[in-house]
Amino acid sequence: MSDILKKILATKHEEVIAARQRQSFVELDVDARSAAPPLGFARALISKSECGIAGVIAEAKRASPSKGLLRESFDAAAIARSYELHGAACMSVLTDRDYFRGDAADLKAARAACRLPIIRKDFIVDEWQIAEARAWGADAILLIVAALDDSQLAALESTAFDYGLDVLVEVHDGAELERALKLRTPLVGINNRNLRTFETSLATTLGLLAQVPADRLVVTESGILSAADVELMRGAGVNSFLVGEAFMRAPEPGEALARLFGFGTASR
Ligand SMILES: O=P(O)(O)OC[C@@H](O)[C@@H](O)c1c[nH]c2ccccc12
Repeated sequence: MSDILKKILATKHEEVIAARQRQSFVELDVDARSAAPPLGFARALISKSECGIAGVIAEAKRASPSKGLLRESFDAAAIARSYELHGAACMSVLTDRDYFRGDAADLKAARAACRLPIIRKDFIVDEWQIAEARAWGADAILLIVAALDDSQLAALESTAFDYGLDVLVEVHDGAELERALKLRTPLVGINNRNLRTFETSLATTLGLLAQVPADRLVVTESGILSAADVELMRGAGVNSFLVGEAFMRAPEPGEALARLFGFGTASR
């Protein structure tokens, strides 16, 4: 596996080792358990879907390994307010530094600026990062099936639930989806981007949909750029979306969201 994912995961293990030298787990755990109670991330998406409204997880990301810099002036608090004003269901904040130029401070600033449930978007390999997410005010975490074995997935999901966090489990193919369905979380993200090659195709979501049981909520992730993309997904019965680039390249990210999803004042 000589690819970018492997490289990122190696960095994550180093980050956790370094963080454990700066603070004790007992201390971090106290911070995590004394943070303001989590907001319902899954609930926010499910209730939109039940009303037949698109549930949008609007992402704040400065840069990515595949696209480089996406946004020059980046103010996580302003982006959070803009997303909330224009009808996002939830927010996603990249906290990875080395590959996405994210920061814990971005998540904290977004948390202070809006009432949207927030997911810590990072490459989780250790319970440490889950406790951190909660201590910083996150409401959910991402677990990437390609990055973890079955026992790690189950253990990290349990840790997240123990902190009151929701879990979005991310897959890219049928074998990963089968493994994801062994978890308890109702939120299944289908990433249209292959994390190893960066190739993006909306056919990924469409091809896996039939394999997802009715009690799970599919979130289509990555590469949603046009109203036609949204229509394609909604026509196939997908009501939940994770979108970054299309909003980050716009001067006013929330306005781009409202435009892409056809939100007027009535659907807010
Ligand atoms: O910017 P896009 O193409 O709209 O994609 C957003 C999101 O799906 C993408 O950032 C993402 C999906 N899974 C990830 C895992 C790690 C980092 C980033 C991601």
